[in-house]
Amino acid sequence: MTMLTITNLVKSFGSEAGKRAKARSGSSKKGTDAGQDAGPARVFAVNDISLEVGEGEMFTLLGPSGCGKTTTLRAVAGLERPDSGRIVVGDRPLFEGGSTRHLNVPANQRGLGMVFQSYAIWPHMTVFDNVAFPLQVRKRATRPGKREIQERVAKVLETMELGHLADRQATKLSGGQQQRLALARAVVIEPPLMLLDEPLSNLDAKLRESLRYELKRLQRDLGITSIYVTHDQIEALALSTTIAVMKEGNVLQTGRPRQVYETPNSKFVAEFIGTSNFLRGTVAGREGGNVDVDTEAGRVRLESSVNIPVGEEVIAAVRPECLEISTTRWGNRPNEWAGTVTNRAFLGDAVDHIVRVGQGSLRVRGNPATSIEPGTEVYLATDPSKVTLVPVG
Ligand SMILES: Nc1ncnc2c1ncn2[C@@H]1O[C@H](COP(=O)(O)OP(=O)(O)OP(=O)(O)O)[C@@H](O)[C@H]1O
Repeated sequence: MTMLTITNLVKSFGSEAGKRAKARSGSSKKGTDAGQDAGPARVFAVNDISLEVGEGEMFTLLGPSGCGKTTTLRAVAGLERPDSGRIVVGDRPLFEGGSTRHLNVPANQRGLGMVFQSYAIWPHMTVFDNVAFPLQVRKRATRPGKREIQERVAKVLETMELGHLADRQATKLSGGQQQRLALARAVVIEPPLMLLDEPLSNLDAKLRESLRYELKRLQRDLGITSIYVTHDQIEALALSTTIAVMKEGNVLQTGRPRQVYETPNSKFVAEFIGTSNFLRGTVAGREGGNVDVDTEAGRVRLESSVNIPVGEEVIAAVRPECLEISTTRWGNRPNEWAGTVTNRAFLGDAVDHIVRVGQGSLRVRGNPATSIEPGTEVYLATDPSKVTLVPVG
């Protein structure tokens, strides 16, 4: 079942009015869009996007600063009024805009769970009261009884491993515990959809990593459909069931993490989602499901079902960890190139070698047990299935 449907969503800001609004609200948005500072032109923060999120998914909006992730999320939350489009949660329309119809359910009636970067817990309350509060303030008709509130809060605190801290003042928690408290408060209302805007970005790297896994476990155990906003590729790859990569208000590609990582549909996606080697070249021929591309590093064979004519300019992309390095020849690999190590870097759990091959330079990431002196003649190899054809442009 589809839990969230966004159709042709558009949200623009008038630059002057927008800047005043942002200044008033003290927003920390960076405003990287040059258009925003260039006079009265409108900034299309979200430019006609359509998305479908299935029930139980952890759906991530990933992209660089200013690409429209937060605006999309805020539009779903009801905190931003779109210019046009449609937002439906389950079978309940929350926003319908355009010239003919109009519907805009206020944020406090959308019943969605929200967790933002600043965890915004209530400092004067205990841990227990922070979580109980969203239930206690419900209208009488939908407010659970005292005993039920007690039970629900206790259960959620247990899930978040905060049960033993129920009576503690919220401010006397560590950063990670406060973030878990913010999550508990969002989860307790059992929302159909949870909106998470960079909820881990204020935490140090170690804590972020452990909470990332906790969040994934929690999301899976509770089965809450979540929309997660981040600019951190690793976080997106580690957490998501589906990733939508955004650029300048548009969604460029949507897919499973592995799919987006291994078969990016553009140079932007490939570069943004991880380090890659890009070999520009021209199609030299095709044979069955393979395409041969002549690049600055020599001939590269890749698997592709795309029917690209001979002579067409393309990019062959290969991830550093998909290249093998050796001081001896294999002799039987479809992609095998001789080169020279020009540089190497120890990364703790891996070693990167930069290898000059023909006129090109390739980054190879491997096991730290293999560390080869710069200046050494080496061989690189990879399978055609590990090389991706990326359109030029
Ligand atoms: N209230 C506003 N007034 C004017 N422009 C805005 C406003 N909010 C956002 N913008 C602009 O809209 C664009 C998209 O912003 P948005 O905050 O959605 O991006 P983002 O991808 O979430 O970025 P970040 O990762 O930095 O939070 C940017 O150019 C931003 O400056």
